Amino acid sequence: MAENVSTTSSARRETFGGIVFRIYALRGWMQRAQKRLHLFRKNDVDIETNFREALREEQEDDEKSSGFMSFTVDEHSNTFYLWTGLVSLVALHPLVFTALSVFQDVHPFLRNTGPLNLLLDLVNILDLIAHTRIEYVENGVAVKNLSKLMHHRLKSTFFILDVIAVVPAESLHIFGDSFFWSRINRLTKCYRLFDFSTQTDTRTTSPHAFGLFKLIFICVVIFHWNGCLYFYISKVYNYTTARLEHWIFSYDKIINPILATCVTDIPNHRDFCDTDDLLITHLPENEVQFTVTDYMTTWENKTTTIKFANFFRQYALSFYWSALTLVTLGEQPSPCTTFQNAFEIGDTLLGLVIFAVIVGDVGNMVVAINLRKSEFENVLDGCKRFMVYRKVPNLLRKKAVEYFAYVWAHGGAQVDEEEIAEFLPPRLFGEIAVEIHMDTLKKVKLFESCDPRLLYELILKLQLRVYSPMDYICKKGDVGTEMYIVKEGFVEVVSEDGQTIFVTLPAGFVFGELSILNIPGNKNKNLRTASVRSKGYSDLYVLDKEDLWEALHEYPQAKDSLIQKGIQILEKDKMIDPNMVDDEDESFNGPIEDYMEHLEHEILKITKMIDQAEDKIHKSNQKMKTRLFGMEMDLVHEIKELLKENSWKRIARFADGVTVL
Ligand SMILES: Nc1ncnc2c1ncn2[C@@H]1O[C@@H]2COP(=O)(O)O[C@H]2[C@H]1O
Repeated sequence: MAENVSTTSSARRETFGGIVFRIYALRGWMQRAQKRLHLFRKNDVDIETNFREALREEQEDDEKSSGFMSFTVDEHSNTFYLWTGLVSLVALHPLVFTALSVFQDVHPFLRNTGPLNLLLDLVNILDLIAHTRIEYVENGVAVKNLSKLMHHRLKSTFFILDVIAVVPAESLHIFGDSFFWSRINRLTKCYRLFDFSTQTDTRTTSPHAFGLFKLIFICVVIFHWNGCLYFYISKVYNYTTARLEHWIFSYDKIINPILATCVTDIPNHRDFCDTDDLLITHLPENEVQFTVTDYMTTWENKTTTIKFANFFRQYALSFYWSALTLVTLGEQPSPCTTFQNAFEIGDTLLGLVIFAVIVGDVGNMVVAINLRKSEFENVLDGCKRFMVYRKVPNLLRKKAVEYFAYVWAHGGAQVDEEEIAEFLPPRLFGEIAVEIHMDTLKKVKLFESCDPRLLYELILKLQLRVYSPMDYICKKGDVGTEMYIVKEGFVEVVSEDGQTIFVTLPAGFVFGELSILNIPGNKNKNLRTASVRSKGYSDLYVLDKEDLWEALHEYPQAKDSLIQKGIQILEKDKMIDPNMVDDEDESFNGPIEDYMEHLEHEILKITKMIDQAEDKIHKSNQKMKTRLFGMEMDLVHEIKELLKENSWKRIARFADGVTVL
């Protein structure tokens, strides 16, 4: 209950929605209170059990609410989009017919289609209900709780518009029989047309065409209402007595077409059809009456009139007047009263704004449609000028121009992928990239059993490159720095002179991997084993060696499996030498940080070895010194002995021996 009270207080806004919400919340609270009272009044007075039962009932209520009536609506779903389209059509009805009701001749039609109005009202009611179930996002999470959804809607201004639109004004006879006043409230539903437009804008693949359609639609609606208003004013000024030169509507301004029923061009009687009114206007005044009478007699019973309904003539002229006035293009009869003058001024001002908007909008659209194309053409022009300036041979110039044409035709230049990647959050862009490239990557044999996460990492690093016919992608003996996946087209693996084609690789195949995988025993080490060229135009995904190794660093198992596959390919071509010793330093791949770490490790190893060597030298020095000292001591002892004996001959022999030593 406390929760309900707090939500009620939050809804305490002096809006219509606030009041309705309070009634709704109070009703819910009353129902729950009644349920509890009922339980307490039962024979069993075990309060705890009653509470448990009450709680269980509430839970059951929640469970019940997972039934049909508990539906919620996802605003972005296709179903809701279609529903919005239907409601928009319904909203068009008052938009067209309330204004049209100023024409008397439309009234019988409006009366006859009365039952249709009930159907339209039903759609509006359903839309009102559906909107109380629209999911919304709160703190990043979609809210589906029914009472929250209801509360959310009640707080919205659009709820008031929905309610106004379903007020049955004609049934309440508030405005008598007037169609205009009894259905004008339905116009509040026009906001759904904007909803539909916004949703279509995000869905359509031709936003410019849709933008143009929207602009035309808005103009037509404004012309329609302005035309109807013009006719209403004409009614006030009694258009039945109006003449051609009057500002208001008159039938003289839109006469029914009169057609000749006889052959009008008789060769022997050329003057027969010469009824040019210019001739009459240039005649002297005294001859006009005579000439007119003459023509009338000539044409009597020789014409037929196509009759248009009065409503059609009234509406057509009013709409025409409205369009001409609003776009300030028409030469209209001058207004003759102050009110007509004021209306015309207002219309002209409105027309100026509309005209400015149309010109601006259409201009923007044309610029937007051609923006990419003109940017692309600028680059192409620049390239052509550059080639002329650098005196590039004609054949090469032709090739470059053809490349541009191919890239444009394939849509490659029509979108800036880097710009999109910068704009989108990395994860979302990653998901899109996975969606686009995963199929191609899955087809690649080399990655067949790879960890999907590794594929994901690789996809983010792929770059698309287009090659022209007979362009070399890599040459035999080059140092390999990247590998390629054929996305579209064919590539040929050829001999060094390009004369022998070893194999032609179609879409989904990988090449250039052997020289970047650092396969142990690879006779070619990191050099390309063959030349590869594009057969026609081909689109290739390029994966940089460093990027591949950076990704493989995290997936050692995938790395081993890739190397094993590489070994198998090389073994087939007898390009593996098992006795070959790899230069470890050269084979190091991966990011520079890892390489630094590796170097540090190596330095430590070397320092340790030097320390050990120093230690050894020191120890052997010690040994040597000890031995020398021992020998010296032996020598001194022997000399002493000899001196004692005074045997000079032996001393002399001993000295000779020491010298020899
Ligand atoms: N016989 C072959 N069959 C298929 N592809 C080959 C053949 N020989 C070389 N290649 C590919 O051509 C590429 C040339 O560069 P790499 O040596 O890096 O990797 C090589 C292989 O991907």
